[in-house]
Amino acid sequence: MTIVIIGPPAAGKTRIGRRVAKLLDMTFTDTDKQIAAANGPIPAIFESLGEPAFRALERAEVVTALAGGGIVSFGGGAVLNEATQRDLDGCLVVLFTASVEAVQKRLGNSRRPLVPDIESWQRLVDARHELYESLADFTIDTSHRKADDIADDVATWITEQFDAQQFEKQQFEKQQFDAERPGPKPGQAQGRVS
Ligand SMILES: Nc1ncnc2c1ncn2[C@@H]1O[C@H](COP(=O)(O)OP(=O)(O)O)[C@@H](O)[C@H]1O
Ligand SMILES: O=C(O)C1=C[C@@H](OP(=O)(O)O)[C@@H](O)[C@H](O)C1
Ligand SMILES: [Mg+2]
Repeated sequence: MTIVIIGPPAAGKTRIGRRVAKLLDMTFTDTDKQIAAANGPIPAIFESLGEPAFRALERAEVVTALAGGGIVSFGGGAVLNEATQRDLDGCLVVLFTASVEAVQKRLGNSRRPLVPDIESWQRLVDARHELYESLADFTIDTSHRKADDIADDVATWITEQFDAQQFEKQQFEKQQFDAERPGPKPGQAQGRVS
């Protein structure tokens, strides 16, 4: 099962996602890091090729990352792609949110092409929050707690989902086994016929 972390820029997807993967001993892929490794820094891609070209590169990295499994952190806009939205049906999706106050402190000197200031971050969140929420299986607010504590909570939730899946699988296999076994079925009367 692939776990995908979505949410707005500076919500902590990259930093906390990496930590979650370490806690669970799973692989970690950040789609932005993959794009940058192959094509150079993201601001330069936006500048030289434009956003549509960046989104095409991003879609290709999403497909590769989802096929690889483990913990996958998306860039904030990756879920705008409709094929990606459909792909998330088969994944566990964790949404990271953050307050405008928390993000204001985090943005600092970091360069994000679509987020030159906090007002543009707020506009982006206003436009996307319904989409983010519609895709999420679990949502966590990263505004007020340490990254490591948030990672612990996310790892616990993922472990619970795995355990629940395992239990369902075992129940299903037991039902199959009972259905195929000759003789009285479980719950069926076993009285002697004279
Ligand atoms: N819970 C947190 N508390 C404080 N700072 C955080 C927290 N999570 C992330 N950060 C910081 O916020 C910035 C953005 O985090 P990042 O993981 O790059 O976010 P995203 O991938 O969602 O854009 C980084 O400087 C990161 O260290
Ligand atoms: O929200 C977006 O559209 C973007 C978010 C960025 O990633 P983070 O969400 O990791 O900052 C990066 O992919 C690019 O600048 C576009
Ligand atoms: Mg990131």
